[in-house]
Amino acid sequence: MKFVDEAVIRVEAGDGGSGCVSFRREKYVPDGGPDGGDGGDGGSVFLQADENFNTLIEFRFERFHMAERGENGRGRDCTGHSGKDLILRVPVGTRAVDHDTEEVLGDLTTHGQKLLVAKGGFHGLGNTRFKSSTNRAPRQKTLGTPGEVRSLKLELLLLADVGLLGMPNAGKSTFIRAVSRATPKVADYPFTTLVPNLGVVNPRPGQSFVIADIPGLIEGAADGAGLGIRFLKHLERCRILLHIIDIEPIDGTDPVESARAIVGELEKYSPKLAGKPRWLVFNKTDLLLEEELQAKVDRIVKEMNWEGDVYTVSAYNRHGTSELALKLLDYIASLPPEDNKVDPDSEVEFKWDNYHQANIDSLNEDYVDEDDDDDFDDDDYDVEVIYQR
Ligand SMILES: Nc1nc2c(ncn2[C@@H]2O[C@H](COP(=O)(O)OP(=O)(O)OP(=O)(O)O)[C@@H](O)[C@H]2O)c(=O)[nH]1
Ligand SMILES: [Mg+2]
Repeated sequence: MKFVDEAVIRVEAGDGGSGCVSFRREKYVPDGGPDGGDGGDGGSVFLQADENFNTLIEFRFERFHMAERGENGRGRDCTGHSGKDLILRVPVGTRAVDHDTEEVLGDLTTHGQKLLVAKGGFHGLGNTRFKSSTNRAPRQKTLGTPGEVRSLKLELLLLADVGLLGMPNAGKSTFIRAVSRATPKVADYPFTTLVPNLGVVNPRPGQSFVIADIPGLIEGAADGAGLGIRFLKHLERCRILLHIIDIEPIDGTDPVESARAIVGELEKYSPKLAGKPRWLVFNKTDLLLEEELQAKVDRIVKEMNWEGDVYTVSAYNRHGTSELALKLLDYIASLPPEDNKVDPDSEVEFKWDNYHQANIDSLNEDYVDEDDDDDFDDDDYDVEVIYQR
């Protein structure tokens, strides 16, 4: 199936149902009081993470998602039904962003996690609510408030522990083939990999981690060169990055230059990502003699002013790869457990939260300031009046 990691959809919560103006009409009951019921609340739209999904492709085909509106109130004190909520199932790892304001509404990182993305409208009040000792036949009601409408960008960020980074042709896909059972395409031309691949690495029985292979980066990627840097977002949740460097590029380019270019692009994309733990991995060591190899590695490390970990492997011959996988496993195990849970206190502000509140406040004001004149002129009031027989 095609891998789609971005989709823009429109979500519309249901409007609140309006209140009703009605009076009790019954034989032998003269002047029955008001009995108009309230409307029902509009349904909200939620996203829910579901591990049975692994792409956002469905949202490319179906872009409009609407929750049910609340039913209007009815006579005989009948309250309208609330609209049903709409729950959209998305892959684990999905991030919801408001497309217009770029505000991140939340990350769905565990199966079953739910996120409110559009809040349903508040119900209108029926005329029963406006009854008071001085106004016994109120003809007011309020309309339900509109449900929230939002243009929503869904981004799928892969959940992997280790992310591979490097120029096209550096051997990233060969590396993931060597350490896991993933079988991404490998070829001797740049941009063989067009979508991210995940592999599960099992260096010791019962212990594993996930590794992500993304398309190669080139200089200027931040400005759109090659496949751009949009795949870097998949590395945001990795705990460590492996920068794979081709030690003997076939086109004769200097590995130092290309390694610097990659770091430059990484920094341009996000300083946070650039600050993640990163190890250098020199690949294709089989192309050099042992003495040559050490001298070349030393020179590159020195020219890059690199002080972190350095490894040498031959992904093709699987030399050094399982040792590196073990090191990665131990490193990941030594890190404190990651808190992926969304902080419940960091509540997302909904655009129309204030709107809903303002409406409720104004209702209360109306209620208190109610004029006690029974036979008022309808036109004086900014409310819709329905006469029911
Ligand atoms: N000699 C040698 N060749 C290798 C080694 N690892 C990868 N290659 C070759 O390098 C070429 C590119 O390998 P890929 O794994 O496709 O490289 P990639 O980094 O995934 O490239 P993109 O997907 O284009 O970004 C292929 O022809 C591989 O056979 C190695 O350790 N030694
Ligand atoms: Mg590849």
